[in-house]
Amino acid sequence: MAELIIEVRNLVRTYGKRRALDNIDLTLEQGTVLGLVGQNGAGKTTLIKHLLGLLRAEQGTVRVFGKDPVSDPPGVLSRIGYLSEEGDLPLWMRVDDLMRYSAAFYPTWDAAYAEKLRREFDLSLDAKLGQISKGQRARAGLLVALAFRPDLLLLDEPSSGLDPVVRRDILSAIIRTIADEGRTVLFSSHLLSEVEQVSDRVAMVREGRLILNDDLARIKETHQRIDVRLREPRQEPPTIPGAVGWNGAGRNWSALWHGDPQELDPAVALAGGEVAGRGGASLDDIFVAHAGKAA
Ligand SMILES: Nc1ncnc2c1ncn2[C@@H]1O[C@H](COP(=O)(O)OP(=O)(O)OP(=O)(O)O)[C@@H](O)[C@H]1O
Repeated sequence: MAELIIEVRNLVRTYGKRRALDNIDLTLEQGTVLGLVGQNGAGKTTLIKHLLGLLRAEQGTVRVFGKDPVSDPPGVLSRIGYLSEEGDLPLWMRVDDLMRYSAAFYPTWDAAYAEKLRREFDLSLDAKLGQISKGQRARAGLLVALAFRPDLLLLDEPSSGLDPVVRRDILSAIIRTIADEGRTVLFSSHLLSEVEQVSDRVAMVREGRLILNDDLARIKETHQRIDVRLREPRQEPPTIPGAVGWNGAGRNWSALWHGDPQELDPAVALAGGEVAGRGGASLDDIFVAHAGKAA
């Protein structure tokens, strides 16, 4: 079995009366890309802060590379490339200062790779971080997170400051390359089409709880858009376990269905109908269905 890079067990975090993280169990194997998705305030950043040792677990345990990030920061942080949502870079530095400064921190800094990224990201050496655009700053932050070739890359909403071209062409390529090299990536995002393109696994968080955590392929296999034709017309949608988000009227209804594909036909037959059509669901559909259901 591949090494567990991240191992979070029963993690709880409260702010006042609110549970920002509610019994989170999450593991991530080496070489995997995990997309962490959830609405604003779902708890994504709070989880990432625990992985970085910036927050101590109130309950439960957090291990990264088998170590506790709070008690062993050097053992953990020296191997993590991190891009924060805020992109907190020293704004008074120029790009070349930032590269020299970061190189001094990391023994594994790859100067040739850093320079390649700088060109790809179209960053001038003499540009001042405080004077470039938000997107350019996000690229500079990404350069620093990548250039020492970390074993684990943590990206908190990496797309928020990046324009669509950089996102699609560069970020996706980088993430895939990193995983192909056997390194591990966890990135949070609310852009589900992007998560769908690059992730091996997807974890959905809603109000501090993990509502879905599985291989992307398995998620796609166990969620389908279905059209149902009933023998008798109905004013209310039929009751079929696992089906949510019903639309339709009379004899024709459609929904998103979650379950073992083999159980669909018998379940629809039991509800007095047949499956008239089925198709793949997008991660967006799946997220809305789960978030809505949980609400
Ligand atoms: N320092 C804090 N004090 C009080 N509440 C906090 C603090 N940090 C986070 N929270 C609350 O915890 C919950 C989770 O926040 P978190 O930032 O982890 O969400 P998120 O999923 O990263 O959201 P976003 O996509 O908006 O960044 C929210 O309700 C937030 O208001």
